[in-house]
Amino acid sequence: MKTLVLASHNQGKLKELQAMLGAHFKVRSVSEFSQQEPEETGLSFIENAILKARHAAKVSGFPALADDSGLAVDYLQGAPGIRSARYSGQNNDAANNQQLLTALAGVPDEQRGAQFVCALALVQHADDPLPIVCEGFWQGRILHAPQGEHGFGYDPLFFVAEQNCSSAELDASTKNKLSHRAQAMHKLRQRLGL
Ligand SMILES: O=P(O)(O)OP(=O)(O)OP(=O)(O)OC[C@H]1O[C@@H](n2cnc3c(O)ncnc32)[C@H](O)[C@@H]1O
Ligand SMILES: [Mg+2]
Repeated sequence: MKTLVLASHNQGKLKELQAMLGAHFKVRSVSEFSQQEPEETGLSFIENAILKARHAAKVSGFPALADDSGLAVDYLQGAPGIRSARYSGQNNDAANNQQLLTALAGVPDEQRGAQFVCALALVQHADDPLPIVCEGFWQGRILHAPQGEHGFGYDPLFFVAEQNCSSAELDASTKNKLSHRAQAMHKLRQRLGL
């Protein structure tokens, strides 16, 4: 089985990616090779995913897959977007969720539309001139208070209409069929013929 390094330090994400890829690759985390995280200096999810993937391939010597993702809220013109992980100024889920609730205080449901966005980038080596990039999107709306204990990040505030609950109330296997990450992964598997 081919080794694939996952270029993420986020445990929630790593768990989901592992569940989606474990059947196809021997999956290892970049933290086995380096604790140093590259600066996410790109202007887009795609650029950030590529730079994380290149960094992981460089420190590991293996092909690497990165996920750059985030939450784009309509009322906030797409914020927090590529800054989702540090929206509150700290890399802390509870603080980020609180920051989002404050930004949307008094905003009615019909203006609380949002989408999760995911860009996956796969490189064969650090200088790969042709990274494979796949995107996925998940539509929802921002709740007025957190609900649910599963998942990570903004899941407790992300209401999924089809399921009539927040994404933190979905079990892992259901989230992994519906999410932005699942949809990007579906495209990646097609590109790879898996
Ligand atoms: O860069 P890596 O090391 O992968 O980990 P990270 O947490 O910094 O990841 P990102 O830079 O891609 O930032 C994405 C943020 O968007 C949020 N996010 C992404 N996917 C999510 C999901 O499935 N559920 C809830 N929140 C999510 C979450 O707050 C993440 O920290
Ligand atoms: Mg990050």
